[in-house]
Amino acid sequence: MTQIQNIQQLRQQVDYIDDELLQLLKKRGNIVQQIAQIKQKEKLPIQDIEREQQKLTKLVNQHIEPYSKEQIVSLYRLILNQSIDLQNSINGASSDTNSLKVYRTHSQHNTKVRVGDVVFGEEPVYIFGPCAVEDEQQMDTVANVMSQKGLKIIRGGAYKPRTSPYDFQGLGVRGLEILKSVGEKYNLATISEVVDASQVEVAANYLDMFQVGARNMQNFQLLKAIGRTNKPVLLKRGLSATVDEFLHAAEYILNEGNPNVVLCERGIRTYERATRNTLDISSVPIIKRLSHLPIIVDITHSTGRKDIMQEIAKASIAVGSHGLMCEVHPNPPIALSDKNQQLNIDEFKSLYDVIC
Ligand SMILES: O=C(O)C(=O)C[C@]1(C(=O)O)C=C[C@@H](O)C=C1
Repeated sequence: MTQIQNIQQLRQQVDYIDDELLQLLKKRGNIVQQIAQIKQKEKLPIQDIEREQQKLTKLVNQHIEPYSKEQIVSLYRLILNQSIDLQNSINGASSDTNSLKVYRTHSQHNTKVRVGDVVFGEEPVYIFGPCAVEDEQQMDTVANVMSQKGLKIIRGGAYKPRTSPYDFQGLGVRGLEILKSVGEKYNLATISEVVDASQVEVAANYLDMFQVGARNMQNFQLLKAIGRTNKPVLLKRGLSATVDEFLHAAEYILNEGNPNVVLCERGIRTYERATRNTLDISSVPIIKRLSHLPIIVDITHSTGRKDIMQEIAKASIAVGSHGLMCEVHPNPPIALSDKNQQLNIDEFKSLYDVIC
């Protein structure tokens, strides 16, 4: 027999074994699915780390030559991971990153999120309002001009995550009360940031939409708490978050059952100091390709500069943003936060006339 014939014979043996392995894997998969059904009924978690460790320890203690222990562990890790994906898929959950609920592959339709009279995901939605709620007069002035322009949603921070603990931290529930009352007076939906899971229940009574700020994009307890409500949420991209991390943060909310998520690109931290952050304008079309969720751009925080806001606003809409967020204050020089970047009323009006 020639060496080539020898290889052919050996390959026949390998093929035979592969067929057997495949049949055994199929059998294993069927049993694992039965386990998944019981776990679903009993509300048990799919992954059982203890069982996996026991199994791997037992396997590597067997006579496994010519394979090394490491090779067997990585082979079985693959089998166990596939097993978990299989169990997740029959239980409607997902650990496979190709089938995240935020992805287009999961939903054929573009998500639309209604908040009061506006719908994110259709015509651009414009969210204006001060950085922080400071008092009734300040909010009334801004809400009044906004409603004269026909706007339908106002922002205002009641809980302010500030870099320094000595800076204004927001009015808390009092701020939410003021926001709600101007919203009712001028028929504006309200959006404000929550910074901790414990605030969600109370804040829900005052707000039409939650905001999760950049610093809290990976506050997973907060994301889960909001996910357990049905209230719309604006999720801002973290200061140094990749697009993938941003979408995974949104997945936390969707995974708890709340589909009403709007994403917000607000610039990322780079070496560039000419702007407060670097607006990652490319993330808008990229995210629109990857995800069915609406996405808007925060033109205030991404630039931190009033002089380029009109151009940035136009550019954002041009790349397909579903809306803009921008801060307005009746008297920015005396604002308790973000005094350099909030528009005054005249600046707001000229921006509005250019973009809306
Ligand atoms: O034994 C279980 O509980 C299973 O779900 C099966 C299985 C496996 O494939 O062996 C899968 C996932 C678990 O993390 C542990 C083991």
